[in-house]
Amino acid sequence: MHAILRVTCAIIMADDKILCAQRGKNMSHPLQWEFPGGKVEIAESDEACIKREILEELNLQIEVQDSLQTTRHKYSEEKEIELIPFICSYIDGELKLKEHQEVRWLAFCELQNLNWTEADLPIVDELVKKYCNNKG
Ligand SMILES: Nc1nc2c([nH]c(=O)n2[C@@H]2O[C@H](COP(=O)(O)OP(=O)(O)OP(=O)(O)O)[C@@H](O)[C@H]2O)c(=O)[nH]1
Repeated sequence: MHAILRVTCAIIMADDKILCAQRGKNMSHPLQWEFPGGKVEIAESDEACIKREILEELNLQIEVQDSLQTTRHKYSEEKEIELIPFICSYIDGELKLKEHQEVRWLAFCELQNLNWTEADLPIVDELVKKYCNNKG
């Protein structure tokens, strides 16, 4: 038996670009890319969680605009996560990397060029399908 971890993540938009974050060398899934966020704490709402995590990890204040379909991914017998994505806009703050190795601001059509954590792949595909209008 294992508990399913509830994890929020933020698709932070500014000027039609999305903030993509590379996990650190010493984190699980080292050097893979993710939408920043983290585990929901006891008695915390999903929205409060994503705002707290983004302030803690990146020193940014964000506003939640919308939510996307939650995805579930089983990494192993012991680790299964429910990933709750929010579309967010940047409000204020100077970007500071507290945990991540690197961030990149990418257009929707460029998202599939990164090596994403497995749980994020359905979210990336959904974003590209919806918002990348490149025909070529
Ligand atoms: N924040 C975030 N976490 C993700 C994403 N995709 C994904 O698989 N995860 C996983 O969800 C968990 C989020 O935990 P966390 O960010 O609060 O903490 P952590 O990396 O220190 O956790 P861990 O060391 O227990 O794996 C991690 O296991 C992380 O690998 C994502 O897009 N954003």
